[in-house]
Amino acid sequence: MKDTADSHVTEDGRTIGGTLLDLRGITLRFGGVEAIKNISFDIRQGEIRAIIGPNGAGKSSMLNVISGFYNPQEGEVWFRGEKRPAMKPFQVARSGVARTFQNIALFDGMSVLDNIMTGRLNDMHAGLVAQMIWKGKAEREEVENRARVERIIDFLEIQHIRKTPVGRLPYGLKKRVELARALAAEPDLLLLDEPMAGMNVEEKEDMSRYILDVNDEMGTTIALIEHDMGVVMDISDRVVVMDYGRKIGDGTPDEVRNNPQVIDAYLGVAHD
Ligand SMILES: Nc1ncnc2c1ncn2[C@@H]1O[C@H](COP(=O)(O)OP(=O)(O)OP(=O)(O)O)[C@@H](O)[C@H]1O
Repeated sequence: MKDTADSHVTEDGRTIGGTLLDLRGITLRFGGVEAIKNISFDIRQGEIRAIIGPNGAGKSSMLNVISGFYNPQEGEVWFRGEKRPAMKPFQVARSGVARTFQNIALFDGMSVLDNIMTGRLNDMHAGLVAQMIWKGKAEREEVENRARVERIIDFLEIQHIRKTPVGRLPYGLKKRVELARALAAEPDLLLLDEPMAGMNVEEKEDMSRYILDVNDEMGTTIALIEHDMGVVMDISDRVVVMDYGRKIGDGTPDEVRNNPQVIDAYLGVAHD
């Protein structure tokens, strides 16, 4: 595909399209605390977009605004070219946005397979009554759901643990199962809250590869919060930098790396 006004091809051959999500002038307050101060940025179709910043900068709050957990007091969220009304998280999920959490949120007593299946719940349309009246539709849905989940299990190479209760898995694998569950919803936009937190070097390398593969092979747009700068700079197309609720940088990894304000925020340089 050629570059057009709205899309371009990256060095590694992926196509980044037009704007998928546009955040305009977002302000979020918790009582007297302004967690997000008038921040605007966009996420383009097909890109990997990182949100970085020191502790308490407002990154998780921003992810929570995107996923509908918080509705901002000011500003607008535009998704697929339309202004999004205030929504509940399940409505945002149905619109094609899935997420993982900073602290793993899986059902420990359930198998890997069953945990991943819970990611499909948003897509089950046959209600209880319909299931009784029209068994065929419910069965077809079940078969499709299983097939989709099996594809994800293959993709993330977790066949060997599909029947294992999640509570028995090591940390790195739990994180991979959480990614699988989010992918089961077939999101257009996938939000990852610190996907490498608490991982060793090898686990981080694995997770980086899976994130890149999901983006490349499934065409999923990804926004992630991550503290490991090496990983962020390696896998992201563009990076937003937050500090004390404000946006202090936005651009390619190289642009952000050389931005004096960003360098100051990370090195803690005092200003007059
Ligand atoms: N539910 C809440 N109620 C009150 N204050 C909150 C709430 N959530 C976040 N905050 C405050 O908003 C600010 C931003 O927090 P947030 O968790 O978004 O930052 P962060 O950049 O994700 O930090 P970290 O990297 O430590 O996770 C902080 O001052 C925090 O104390």
